[in-house]
Amino acid sequence: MNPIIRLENIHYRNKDRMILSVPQLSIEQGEILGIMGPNGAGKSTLLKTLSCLQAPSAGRIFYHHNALPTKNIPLEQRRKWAVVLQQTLIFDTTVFHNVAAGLKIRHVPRKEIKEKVEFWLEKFGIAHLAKKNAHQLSGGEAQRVNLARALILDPEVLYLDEPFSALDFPTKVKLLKDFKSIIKDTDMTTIFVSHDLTEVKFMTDRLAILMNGEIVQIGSTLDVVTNPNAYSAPFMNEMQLPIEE
Ligand SMILES: Nc1ncnc2c1ncn2[C@@H]1O[C@H](COP(=O)(O)OP(=O)(O)OP(=O)(O)O)[C@@H](O)[C@H]1O
Repeated sequence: MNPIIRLENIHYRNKDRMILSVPQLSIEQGEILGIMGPNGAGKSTLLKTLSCLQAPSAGRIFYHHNALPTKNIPLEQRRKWAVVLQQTLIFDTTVFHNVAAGLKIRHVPRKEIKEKVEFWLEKFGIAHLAKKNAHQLSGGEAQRVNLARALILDPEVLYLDEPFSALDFPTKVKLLKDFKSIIKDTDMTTIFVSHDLTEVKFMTDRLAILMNGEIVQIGSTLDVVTNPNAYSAPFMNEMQLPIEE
């Protein structure tokens, strides 16, 4: 086992309320870990803790076996991961320049930026949109730009917080298929918060179920979905219920 990230005795409190309590969590290099749970279970808090966007009240985070400082994470460290949220963060410029943004900040030479942007636009099937203003894109196209902008930075870890939830079903299916093959090609460690069981079954190797800030079950996605334990079963059953008229 070679964890890229390990949480040890992580707690996040707000006033007297315990929002997250994770005694131990290891994430293996190259795995795609899903995080599911009811509204308010602490999924986004866990993602923000893992990606160091939010400091825990207590506990330690190890990255490649090195303990990270809980505050003021060095820039070169933060640049090793990328975060993609449900809301697309699109700048009022062309698709090309949106995807190039992170490389420009890193002062990558222009020729290399051009090559990389063209490569990633092609990968995400949006090369034909390169010159279009990104504010004129559909939701699915904008999310492709968002993902391309994250992946072009070649992060070691990719954090996704419901990036597909605003998309209609056919758009989502197409993007999920493209995205999964891209992720598998790159062997990027990916942490994926989602409300959609179909999406999680398709995308993830391992699944953690979070309830009231605690991981109540974690295991291979197939195992958790087919053999939920006593804590996660009510939630999993609701997820699989057909919606009746
Ligand atoms: N900074 C904060 N201050 C106060 N309460 C917070 C803070 N961050 C999160 N919470 C609370 O902690 C709980 C967990 O929130 P979080 O957003 O992590 O849940 P979630 O599982 O991602 O929810 P959802 O599925 O609705 O997005 C919620 O009750 C939320 O209101």
